[in-house]
Amino acid sequence: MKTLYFDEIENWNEPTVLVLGYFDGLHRGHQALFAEAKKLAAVLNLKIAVLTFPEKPTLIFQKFEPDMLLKLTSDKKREELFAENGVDYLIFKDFTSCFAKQTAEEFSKNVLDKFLPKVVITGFDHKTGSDMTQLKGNDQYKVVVVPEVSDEKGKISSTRIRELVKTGDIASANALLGYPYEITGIVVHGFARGRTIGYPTANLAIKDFIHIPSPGVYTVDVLLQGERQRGFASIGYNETFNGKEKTVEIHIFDKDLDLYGEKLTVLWLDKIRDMIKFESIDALIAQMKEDEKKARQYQEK
Ligand SMILES: Cc1cc2nc3c(=O)[nH]c(=O)nc-3n(C[C@H](O)[C@H](O)[C@H](O)COP(=O)(O)O)c2cc1C
Ligand SMILES: Nc1ncnc2c1ncn2[C@@H]1O[C@H](COP(=O)(O)OP(=O)(O)O)[C@@H](O)[C@H]1O
Repeated sequence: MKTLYFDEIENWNEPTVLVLGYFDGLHRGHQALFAEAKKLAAVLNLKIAVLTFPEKPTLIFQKFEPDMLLKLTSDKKREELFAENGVDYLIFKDFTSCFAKQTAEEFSKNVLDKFLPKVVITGFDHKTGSDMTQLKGNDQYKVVVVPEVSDEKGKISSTRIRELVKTGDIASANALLGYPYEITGIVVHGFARGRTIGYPTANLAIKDFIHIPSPGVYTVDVLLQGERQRGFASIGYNETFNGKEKTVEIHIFDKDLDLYGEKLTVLWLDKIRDMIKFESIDALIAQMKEDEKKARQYQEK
């Protein structure tokens, strides 16, 4: 997959299946668009291009709140997911007022035509241009609108997944994503307490603008130097020790490691319980032993 920036592209000479959207999380609903793109690209012998934005378009329409930058994947993971979904060309365009002011027809002429699309694929609720209309086909391209993917609770959407992550229901979020929710961070120093209670924990500094699951104890897998290892994690204020700052900490089972400075990718699998302020450290350790049993037994569905 090649990543390109709209403003730097001069000549384009390959006909494409062009997919439009932001795709936060590239969940199972989004994956249906790419399945359709792959099918058509194979039959018509075309490359798949995606026209997307570095930030969510909502950013330019509302009063700014820092949370508006939070996403369901890091930028890097998002690119990996596009590649896994068969995209040949990932094209980024800054979503600006000027860009948003174009009508669907202007957008088609000024933007879409540039990529020689034979087919343009959008989701069922995609609205184009300042006139917010459903894109229409023309002499150059057909428009394929992919219907909504839903489960027993309704439409699979980034909004639903964000709510699940924010309330800690990671197993349900994963079911809608179609892959485990993932956060990458750098291992930094904490209070050096973990080793004294039998569970050293890698404390993560997270640079990505990503939703952090709600405080609690979770079963996780960790990607470390290419290998996937089981562990458990805590997100919260370590109230037993009167902690003041929220930490994200991971203990990897059956390993004695020196991880400071390493990049750790955590796959969040399931929530075990809420954080508790214990009366004693022994009570915390006893509870962690119970948590460990659950985390070891957990099998991904
Ligand atoms: C699986 C797991 C569960 C935890 N549960 C709690 C908890 O319920 N309450 C609490 O105060 N701290 C909890 N902790 C956090 C410990 O207090 C913390 O890991 C310990 O103080 C080590 O801190 P340090 O990394 O700064 O050395 C948990 C940690 C892990 C790994
Ligand atoms: N199995 C393990 N899982 C996670 N970290 C481990 C493990 N074994 C050793 N470590 C190391 O121990 C460190 C955590 O020890 P800890 O006493 O909790 O101190 P701190 O929280 O101050 O870093 C980790 O950052 C890592 O380098």
